[in-house]
Amino acid sequence: MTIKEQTIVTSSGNKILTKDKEIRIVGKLDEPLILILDNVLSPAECDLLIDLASARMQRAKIGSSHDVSEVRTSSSMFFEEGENECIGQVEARVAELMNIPVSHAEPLQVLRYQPGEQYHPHFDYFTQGSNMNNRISTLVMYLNDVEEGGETYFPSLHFSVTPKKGSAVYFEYFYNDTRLNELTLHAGHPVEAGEKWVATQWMRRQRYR
Ligand SMILES: O=C(O)CCC(=O)C(=O)O
Ligand SMILES: [Fe+2]
Repeated sequence: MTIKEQTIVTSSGNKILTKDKEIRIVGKLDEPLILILDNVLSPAECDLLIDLASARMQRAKIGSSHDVSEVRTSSSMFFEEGENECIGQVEARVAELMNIPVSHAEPLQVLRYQPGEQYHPHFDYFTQGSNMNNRISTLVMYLNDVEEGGETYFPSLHFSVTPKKGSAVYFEYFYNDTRLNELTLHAGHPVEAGEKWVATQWMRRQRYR
C-alpha cells in the first residue's frame, strides 16, 4: 500500500475559512495537491491590484541572470511588503490560506500578459544551486477574466485552469517524493484575446522577510 504524503494545506470539505473570507474549493487534485479556489480576492481588490501594478510594470526578468527571457514574455512587478492596507490584508489572507507564516512569503508579484504573451512550462522551485531556502508552494490569483486563452496548464497532469476574476490555483511541491514535485510543472498558455493579469504568491521553506 502506498501512503499518502503529508500536505501543507489540509482541506476537508468545500471551503477554507480565513479571518476575513470564506474561500470555496471548486476543484481538487490530491497528489500533488492542487486546489482551484473561488472568492480568494474580491472584485474591488482585483481592480485595485491591477491599478496599483499598472504604473510599475516591466518586461519579465527570470532567474539570476536578469536577462529579459523568452521563457516568460509577460510584464511584471513586485509589491513592497504590506505597502498599503490592501496589500497587507491580501498578504495576511494568502498566508493563512497557504498555512505558512507571512514571514516566509516572497513579495507579491503581479504579471500582465497581452495577446500572444505566455509563460513556458517551468517549476516554481529552484532546481540549481544549494536551494537552502527553496520555494515550497504557490498561489496564482486571477485578477481578471480573460477573453480567450491564458489558461494555467500542468502538462504532466494534462490539467488546465481557466482564469476567473477573484479565483486562484494553489499547488505545493514540498514532497519527499521528487516525482510528485515534478508533476507541478506548469505554464501560462498564450493569451489569445484580451489581457491576463495574475498575482502570484510564492512561499519559502524558511523565513524570507
Ligand atoms: O500565469 C499563469 O497562469 C502562471 C503564472 C506562474 O506560473 C507563476 O507566476 O509562477
Ligand atoms: Fe509558475
